[in-house]
Amino acid sequence: MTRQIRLTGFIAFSPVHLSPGLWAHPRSRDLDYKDLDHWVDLARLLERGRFDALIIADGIGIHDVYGGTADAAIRSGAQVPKHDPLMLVSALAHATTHLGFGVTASTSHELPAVLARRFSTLDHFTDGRIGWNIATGVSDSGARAFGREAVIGHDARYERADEFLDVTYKLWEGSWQDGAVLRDRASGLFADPGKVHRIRHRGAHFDLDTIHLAEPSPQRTPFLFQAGASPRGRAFAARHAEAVLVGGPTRASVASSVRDIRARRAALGRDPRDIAVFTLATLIVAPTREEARAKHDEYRRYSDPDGVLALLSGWTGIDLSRFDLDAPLRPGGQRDDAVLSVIDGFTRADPDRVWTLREVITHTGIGGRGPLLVGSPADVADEMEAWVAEADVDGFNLSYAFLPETFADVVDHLVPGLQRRGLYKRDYAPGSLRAKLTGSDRLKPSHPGAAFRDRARIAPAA
Ligand SMILES: Cc1cc2nc3c(=O)[nH]c(=O)nc-3n(C[C@H](O)[C@H](O)[C@H](O)COP(=O)(O)O)c2cc1C
Repeated sequence: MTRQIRLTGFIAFSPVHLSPGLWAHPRSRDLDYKDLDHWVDLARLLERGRFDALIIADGIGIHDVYGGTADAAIRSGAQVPKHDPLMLVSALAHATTHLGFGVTASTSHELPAVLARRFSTLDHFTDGRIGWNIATGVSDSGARAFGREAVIGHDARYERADEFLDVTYKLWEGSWQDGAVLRDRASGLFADPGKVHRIRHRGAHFDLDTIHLAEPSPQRTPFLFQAGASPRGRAFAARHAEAVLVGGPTRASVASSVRDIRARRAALGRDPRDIAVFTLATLIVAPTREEARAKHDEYRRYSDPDGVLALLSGWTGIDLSRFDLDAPLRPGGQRDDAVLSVIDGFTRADPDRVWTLREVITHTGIGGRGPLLVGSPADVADEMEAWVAEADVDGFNLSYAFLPETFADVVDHLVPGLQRRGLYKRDYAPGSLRAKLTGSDRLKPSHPGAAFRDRARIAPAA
């Protein structure tokens, strides 16, 4: 059978996600971000387009590296304001039947028992359609919101994340045995205390002695998304993730990340294909190539370079206001190593080309670091097929110029063409988000979280 392409929509609960300035376009509804109806309409649109999930980015902190202040971010609305994404889900679940939700939450600022209960609650309300996009970071500005001077070190963050995940697996998978909940009106027994177990955990980062407060939900552990890019991040993804979000400008650069993630999965003795990889992309599709190009030209006029620089500086931790926009970003130029890492993705992906910061701004200003595929439905479908073949991805995590037009164009113009090619589902598979993506509501036995169904693993003898 032809390999099916999967789609997720990638948004932020903010007037801007990855396309600063585009909210000013007259057709944009991004300024309605505070209105539930705006998000309900979007969720229904994505469901009509058979998207697997809506992924909601998040992070505590504002982008305040550019020019040493948050002014550029605040002026352009670049991911500030940013509201709480978990709050969106129950309303959107109520308005849809199949769409999954991947909500970002960071292991560096959450507490496992509190987070586990919130996700279990939403797994009930969504009937098993909740996913967790596991972030490990907070920015320095976010760390200061918690009374810390700076973000905890990179590898230490992942050590904390590994322990965080083990604790949440204990709560989700081990605390309530199957069959613990009786709801027996005749005997008046709600649950069997012999089948509800305390989690006793003593670790480097967390100490707990508690039961999981929420009743077991359809998936128990939410479907796990992750986006680690460093070697440590990919090791974490290979162990925990059921779907990985990657991003890069060219097929070659993404192909090498995907190869590495699948190889790490195989090295753990697990099937390298049972991890779904979604690559970031922005699609500008119109009935004809000319119309699509005209849209792209029109969109570009709204892009706000200061907002883009605020995002790029925030992500890299480097104040890009110090650099000449038109000087070449190449080894041997006047750049320091740190700056080279900003455009590492670009130079590695396209080693024969000399990039300037201005070109990086143009490239990332609409939809972020993924490719921008512009054209007729047939053009874009051809490109997507080439990406799947060359980069070995399972699907695309779609960014947007502005809401809802970019997604409406995909749903109305591209999806029918993909379906005619046999590359895209006409209907959802039944069941939970995990059942749709892996065939089973529960974590596979080979997943490390499944081991915590064993009682000896959740409350070791003192
Ligand atoms: C497509 C994509 C989406 C991401 N979304 C978020 C997010 O919403 N919140 C966040 O804090 N980090 C997000 N990240 C950053 C990753 O979680 C991760 O920190 C980053 O890729 C760097 O990798 P490393 O942590 O292994 O160094 C995202 C990364 C990618 C590629």
